[in-house]
Amino acid sequence: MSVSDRSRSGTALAAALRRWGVHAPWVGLALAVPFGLLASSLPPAVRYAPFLASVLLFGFPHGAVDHLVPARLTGIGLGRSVGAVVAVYALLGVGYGLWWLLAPTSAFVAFIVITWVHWGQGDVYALLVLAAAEHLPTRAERALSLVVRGGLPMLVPLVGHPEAYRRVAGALVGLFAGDAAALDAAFSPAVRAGVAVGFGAVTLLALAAGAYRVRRGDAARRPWLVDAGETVGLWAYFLLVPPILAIGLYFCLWHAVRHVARLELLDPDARTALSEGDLTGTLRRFARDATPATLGGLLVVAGVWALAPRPSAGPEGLLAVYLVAIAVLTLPHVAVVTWMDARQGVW
Ligand SMILES: CC1=C(/C=C/C(C)=C/C=C/C(C)=C/C=C/C=C(C)/C=C/C=C(C)/C=C/C2=C(C)CCCC2(C)C)C(C)(C)CCC1
Ligand SMILES: [Fe+2]
Repeated sequence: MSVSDRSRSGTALAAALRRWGVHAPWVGLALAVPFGLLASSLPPAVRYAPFLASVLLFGFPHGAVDHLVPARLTGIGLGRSVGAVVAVYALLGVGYGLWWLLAPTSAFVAFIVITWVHWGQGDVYALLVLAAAEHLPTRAERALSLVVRGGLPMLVPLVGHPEAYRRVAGALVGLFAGDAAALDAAFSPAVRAGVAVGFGAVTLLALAAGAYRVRRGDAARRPWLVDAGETVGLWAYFLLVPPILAIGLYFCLWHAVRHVARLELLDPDARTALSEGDLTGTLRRFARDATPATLGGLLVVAGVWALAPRPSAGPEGLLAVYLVAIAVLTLPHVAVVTWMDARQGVW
């Protein structure tokens, strides 16, 4: 659904979108907080479980219908749609894969920046269409919101959990025999305090800009309250819950669920099913569409395992292989989503 269509969405559909795209992710993450507070005493199997589940549970499959997106958005034939997306994946995926092989430390930094932009753009769409926000009318306000929403999962864990962050960075870069020492400065107390203050100020600016729109009567209050509540809630969530657990759950239950909702809106049958309250039918359609490319994507994981000079077993090593494979898939996935944003009038 494009941004300009949102007011025309039927009420049953709008309610289903709010329930599954806005409220359900909230509930999922909130339930995790008590476990998160215990996480340092929980066995690693529990901390790593969400990433393991993400292979099947929304996370990995959320990108696996990208090849159908051009067909569904523009009506071009399936063959052209698949061909174009496979070409984008081959070009950007192979290019970025080579970057990891040759210069893993800067490739890691790029991964953080790409994820920042991508998870930010996902939430801007969700705010505009799923939560029907009216307080982000201009491109500048949407860009500010992107910076805040994407920065929450990428910057707040650095403030709250520098050691876990550093270990994950070291594991990813170490797969390619790279040296993560160049990143040491980022974990120093001074830099982390600067990030906390700087990003805190940007967060407040974004919330204040929205509040100003609401006060002037230009925008509805409720969606702004949802935005503010999510922003403050995610700050607390990423400060409290250790990052591997926190990001694993956020990936499956927040980013991926919202993107799947966005994709299902492009499929008229899934839209009808959703407005009739048939969530199982909607999910069954998604699973059918996503299965082939999910299996193809798993070959990319195997490829990273085979090509990385130093893959190591154990949960941290396996997570590193999985994350590098996800990184390689993410760049072309971002290209597809950025094209969707352009077609759907997000910017
Ligand atoms: C369509 C297609 C396909 C498929 C695809 C896919 C399957 C996709 C997917 C995609 C995806 C699946 C995406 C994802 C994304 C994700 C992300 C983007 C993530 C990120 C993360 C991060 C970055 C994190 C980190 C961390 C941690 C974990 C802890 C500590 C802290 C830190 C922050 C470091 C193929 C190739 C077959 C072919 C062509 C077409
Ligand atoms: Fe995504």
